[in-house]
Amino acid sequence: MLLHKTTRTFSRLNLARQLSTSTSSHRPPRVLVTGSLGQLGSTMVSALRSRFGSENVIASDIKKPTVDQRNAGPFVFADVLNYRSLEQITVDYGIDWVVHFSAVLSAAGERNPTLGLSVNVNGFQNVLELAKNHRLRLLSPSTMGAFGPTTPKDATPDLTIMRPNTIYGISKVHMELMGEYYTEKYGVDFRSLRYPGIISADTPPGGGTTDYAIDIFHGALKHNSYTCFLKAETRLPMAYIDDCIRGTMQLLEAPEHSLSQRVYNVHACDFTPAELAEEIRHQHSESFTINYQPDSRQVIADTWPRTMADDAARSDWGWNPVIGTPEMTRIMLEKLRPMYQNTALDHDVSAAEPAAINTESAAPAAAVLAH
Ligand SMILES: NC(=O)C1=CN([C@@H]2O[C@H](COP(=O)(O)OP(=O)(O)OC[C@H]3O[C@@H](n4cnc5c(N)ncnc54)[C@H](O)[C@@H]3O)[C@@H](O)[C@H]2O)C=CC1
Ligand SMILES: CC(=O)[C@H](N)C(=O)O
Repeated sequence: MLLHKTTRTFSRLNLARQLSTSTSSHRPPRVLVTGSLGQLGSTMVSALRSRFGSENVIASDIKKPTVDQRNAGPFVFADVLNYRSLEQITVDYGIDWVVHFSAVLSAAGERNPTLGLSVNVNGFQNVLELAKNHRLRLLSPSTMGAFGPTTPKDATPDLTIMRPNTIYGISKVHMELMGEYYTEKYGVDFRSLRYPGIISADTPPGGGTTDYAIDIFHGALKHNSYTCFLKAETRLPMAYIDDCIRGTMQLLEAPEHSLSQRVYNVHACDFTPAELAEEIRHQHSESFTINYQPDSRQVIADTWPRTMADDAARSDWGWNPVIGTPEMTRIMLEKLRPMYQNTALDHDVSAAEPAAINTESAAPAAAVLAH
């Protein structure tokens, strides 16, 4: 009897979910992207706009967009800590789906735990309530940082020990569990991927432990040398942004019945700083040098997987990354080279100079050059 009642409740939830989060066949979904001016957000907005039309994708952040970003389509100020303003945007624009990219990343979260907790936990809670109250589909990425020091490091499975010891990791495990809870309890169509480190040339990284894998290209092109904040042998899972965004679109659009779980590992390639430096030597300059000055980010990286198993993502909704380390290196060098074309290679770099590239303040300077 109890079983029967439970089954009926879930059937009603499933029906309600399908009716509410699928949009009318006459029009594409209208999507709100939070944190759209971050490293991944602007590329995600472009992909969504190509697919659903510019007017159907509402970009948002608490930062000021560039003129190009503002002219590319609708942009609104949205602080994810303010539920009422999220609700107003949802009503005003008739939002169907939310892609929630606002977050404080691993290294930034350790520097400012209060901010990390607030944005990652309270901000997500607001978006989750929004999805529940307005019947929205919600995609919010998780991270390999949700794993911790006691997690198996190689071919880390989807379901395993998760005892992270960073604010970022703890808040992402909270996000995963709350998303699953709202799916079960309220029929929210919550979807998530545990990204590896994401590499892109178009937008600067936002304060993570994997940022070195972007900074190193700026160092190579500007100084022909780089001082890395991780040790030579630190292997981490990574993906080039095109694979990441294509996969995110695939999960976002996958029919709900194809999802056997709500949170999926995704893995594209993996390398150590020494291996990446070798690839840069091979493709860019044989005299490229790398030095190692591990800092607090090494402690974080040591708790993360070396590789992740992503079989469920591949079989459920077609995760299929195509860009490996050599191809990613080629693309990064090609995209960033024009930025440094007039910079003579400097083989006599003082120790302090390349170290500056490691700070998050160096990346925005590169982005300004890029615009
Ligand atoms: N970039 C990467 O390598 C990885 C990213 N992810 C996840 O992907 C998502 C996007 O990451 P990124 O673009 O790299 O992050 P990011 O740090 O570059 O961008 C985050 C954005 O959130 C915005 N934001 C901060 N506080 C906000 C608030 N109160 N209200 C609204 N917006 C706010 C920031 O202004 C920023 O534009 C995050 O959930 C992150 O955890 C997961 C694994 C790897
Ligand atoms: C892997 C991530 O989540 C991010 N790039 C970070 O290093 O914090």
